[in-house]
Amino acid sequence: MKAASNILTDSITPSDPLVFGFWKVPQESCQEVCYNAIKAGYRRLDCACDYGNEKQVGQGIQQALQDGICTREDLFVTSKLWNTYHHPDHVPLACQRSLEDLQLEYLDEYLIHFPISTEFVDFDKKYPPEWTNLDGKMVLVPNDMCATWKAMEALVETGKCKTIGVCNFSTQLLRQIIATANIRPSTLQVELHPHNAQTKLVRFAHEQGMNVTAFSTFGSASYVELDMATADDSLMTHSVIASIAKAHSKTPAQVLIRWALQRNTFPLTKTSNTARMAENRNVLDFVLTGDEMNAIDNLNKNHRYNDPGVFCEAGMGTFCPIYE
Ligand SMILES: NC(=O)C1=CN([C@@H]2O[C@H](COP(=O)(O)OP(=O)(O)OC[C@H]3O[C@@H](n4cnc5c(N)ncnc54)[C@H](OP(=O)(O)O)[C@@H]3O)[C@@H](O)[C@H]2O)C=CC1
Ligand SMILES: O=C1CO[C@H](CO)[C@@H](O)[C@@H]1O
Repeated sequence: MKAASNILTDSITPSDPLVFGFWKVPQESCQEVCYNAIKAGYRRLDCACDYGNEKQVGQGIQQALQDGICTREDLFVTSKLWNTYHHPDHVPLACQRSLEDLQLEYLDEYLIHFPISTEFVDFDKKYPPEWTNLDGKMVLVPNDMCATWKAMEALVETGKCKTIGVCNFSTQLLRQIIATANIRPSTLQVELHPHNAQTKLVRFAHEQGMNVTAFSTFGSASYVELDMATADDSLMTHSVIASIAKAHSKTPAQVLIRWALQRNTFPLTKTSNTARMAENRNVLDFVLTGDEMNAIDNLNKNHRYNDPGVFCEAGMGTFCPIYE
């Protein structure tokens, strides 16, 4: 079995492991947020057609390239295949749409966004896609995920994507893909924070040689604004995190990012605030001790805020206010 690489010590490209995400970044400010994130030093950009702002991310990237802040090759741009496009015929169309919106020739990474296949909705009728069809209903369709994966592999073969991977997959689903893959998933992106540590899943992915990207690194923070969590759940004010932060003269946000790094995962964070972009990047000059890592590990309660079951049952159209 291939040993997991260590992102803190191994040479990775880009060498910076911090990922900037665009979910819930409003279209109006997204170009500027993207530009500021690149200017702040982020080279890994996490996008998705479902976020409804890939055109604006593309404009931000172009602005940064034109200003000479970085080159295209310095960037690692991720996009994601939405649930409505899992049929093998639709995979290249969805990828092409993201490429055009982002003004890119290729993606560094293309991920299956959820292992949930829903009824196809024509690009011309509703774009960006949502969880629901044109009638506002969530219609699940039978799908062979291995066939979807074959279509993902073709994107690598035609040069549209450098690497392919998955989000929100369980160990079992990963095993199914890996069993038939010609090109194995390079990345698993899942919800990871001290309240949802998913240690076995992370270990399995690492054992399989996959990179693991941690989304919602700050736990409930992103879900409070959607009324899906209360301030009581906050890791940002938790006494354990606060006291470790104080000991290192760091902020709780920096401790949470550092915990993710020391678990050998790529921390994915979002902020629209330029000062916080700098704060969230200032995490490479301190190390959490073994005892501190253990104390944070002990906060796990297997609480997943981004639980598809919740919104599938509720028939929710989308979590994302920018579509409303
Ligand atoms: N593959 C998938 O299914 C999913 C992927 N993702 C990806 O992960 C990214 C990040 O996840 P997300 O859930 O947004 O969560 P984060 O854990 O990054 O939390 C974002 C929230 O934290 C706030 N915040 C950011 N920095 C700080 C700071 N230093 N101090 C205090 N508050 C701060 C932000 O507010 P403000 O902007 O006001 O600073 C925002 O409310 C997404 O943008 C997306 O790219 C997310 C969910 C699912
Ligand atoms: O990535 C995302 C964040 O979570 C949301 C709810 O699951 C998704 O809709 C969105 O695409």
